[in-house]
Amino acid sequence: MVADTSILVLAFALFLCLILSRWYNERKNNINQINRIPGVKTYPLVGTTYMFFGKSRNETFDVLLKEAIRFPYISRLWIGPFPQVCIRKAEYVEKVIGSTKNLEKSFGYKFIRYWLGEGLLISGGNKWQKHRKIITPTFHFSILETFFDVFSDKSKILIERLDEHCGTGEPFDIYSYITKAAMDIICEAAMGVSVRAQEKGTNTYVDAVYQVSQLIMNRVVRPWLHPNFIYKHTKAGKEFHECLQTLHGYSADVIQLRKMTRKEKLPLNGNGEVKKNRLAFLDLLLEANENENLLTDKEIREEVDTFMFEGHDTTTAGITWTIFLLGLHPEIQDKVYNELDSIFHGSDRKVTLSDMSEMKYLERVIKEAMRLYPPVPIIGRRLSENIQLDEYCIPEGCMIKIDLYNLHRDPRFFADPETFDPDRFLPDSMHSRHPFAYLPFSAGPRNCIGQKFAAYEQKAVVSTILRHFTVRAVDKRHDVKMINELVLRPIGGINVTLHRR
Ligand code: HEM
Repeated sequence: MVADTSILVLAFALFLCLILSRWYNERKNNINQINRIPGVKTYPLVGTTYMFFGKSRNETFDVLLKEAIRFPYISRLWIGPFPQVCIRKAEYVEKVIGSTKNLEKSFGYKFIRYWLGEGLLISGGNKWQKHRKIITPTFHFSILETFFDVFSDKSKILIERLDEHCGTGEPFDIYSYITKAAMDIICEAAMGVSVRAQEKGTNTYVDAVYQVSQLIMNRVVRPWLHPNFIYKHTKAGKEFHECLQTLHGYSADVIQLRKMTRKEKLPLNGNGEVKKNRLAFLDLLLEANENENLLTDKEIREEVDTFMFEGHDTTTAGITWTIFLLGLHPEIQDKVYNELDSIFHGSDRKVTLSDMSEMKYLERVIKEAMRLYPPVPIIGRRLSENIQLDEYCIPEGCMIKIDLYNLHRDPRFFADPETFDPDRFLPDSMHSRHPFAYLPFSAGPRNCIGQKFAAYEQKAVVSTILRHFTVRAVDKRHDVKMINELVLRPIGGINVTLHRR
């Protein structure tokens, strides 16, 4: 009996040794593969995250810029024991996101999950597929068309707010004004709820978004803050928890408000039935919950959190960086104004869907602004299989950081990359470019679901501002410090002066 047990224990120990040695060899092999990729010196426990220690928010972004200069196209980082391969070359990016593989998000998104849950941005596998299928129709062309009144009405309020600064010669930060307009737009268009952010002073939701994004980015590069049982006892962890309560409380209120007013507000057709093609995004989610039980209450909250954040913070950045560049380039601003004048002939009428295709030059301007300042500067994936990027074999399971900011500065595709030149997006120039050289909305199956909405909103808001004001930027490009806290934002905002047309 004793002999039998000993044999069993011995067999189990041998089996364990075998598993461990296989795991060890595989890990060693993977580490060797990763370490063949150029990168800064690695130290035990912290990996390469020491680069970020003691750095201020904008210095953190500078670290990434310096890394890209030192190691163009590809480099490796170690976030503690976890390797991360950073790519900035169109051909490499195509290999990672150009197929239906590698659909899972990377490790860093884990910390966003506490805020956005298993919403579309974060989730993976069957859940992501199912939700993407349910949500895609809400961004159908016919629905987008119905949002133009919202774009116009909220832009009109924005103009009234901006008018207070007009002609004073006093610079002011336009970023906060655009943020509130973008909040009003996403809440009204997608959620069917009027939050009147522009009519109120501070917005607790917006403040909490900034704070939570900063806390998440800080946590990602500090491996000792990764375990929850440590983080929740820290000052940052407590602040994070408070922010989550504000953010989740706000989205719960939005859902509640829409539930209450939904029945009265839905437009009816001649027979008194609800017109399907006028449903807001949130209505569709609520329908999926009520009628077919396709989504739970929690899933709806997570999608509302996701779309409120993705739907306002990104477009705010896109619009404000565009205004900044136009404010620095009066000659380009004049060209945009002339185009707008040829469409609107000086009238104050609302912007419509058919105007969009007329704003060809403005479209190029916005595209070029998103090239230089991509609102989402970095995205991440987890590899579902080994891939070969030139001489480097990157093992399955590795995290890939796709650096859109530097991808957009590849001189092979964008000569003199720092120059602001909207004509890079003339059809001829675009056709001859690598399809993965410019990806502000990412690409492949997990591309931005709201990109058409965003493109229209940006054109609608920027055109309305320029129809009313001449904009001058106060600071030069090198004076404006950037932070990458999920979205690429200017520290201290964008200071401008306005003059009435
Ligand atoms: C200029 C504005 C915008 C930019 C530059 C932008 C950019 C992006 C990028 C780069 C991604 C991929 C993220 C990743 O892989 O981690 C993404 C995904 C996403 N975006 Fe946008 N976005 C913008 C506006 C919007 C708007 C207005 C909405 C909603 C109304 C939206 C909703 C989403 C969602 C839900 C995803 C996740 C899609 C999925 O994984 O299936 N975005 N966006």
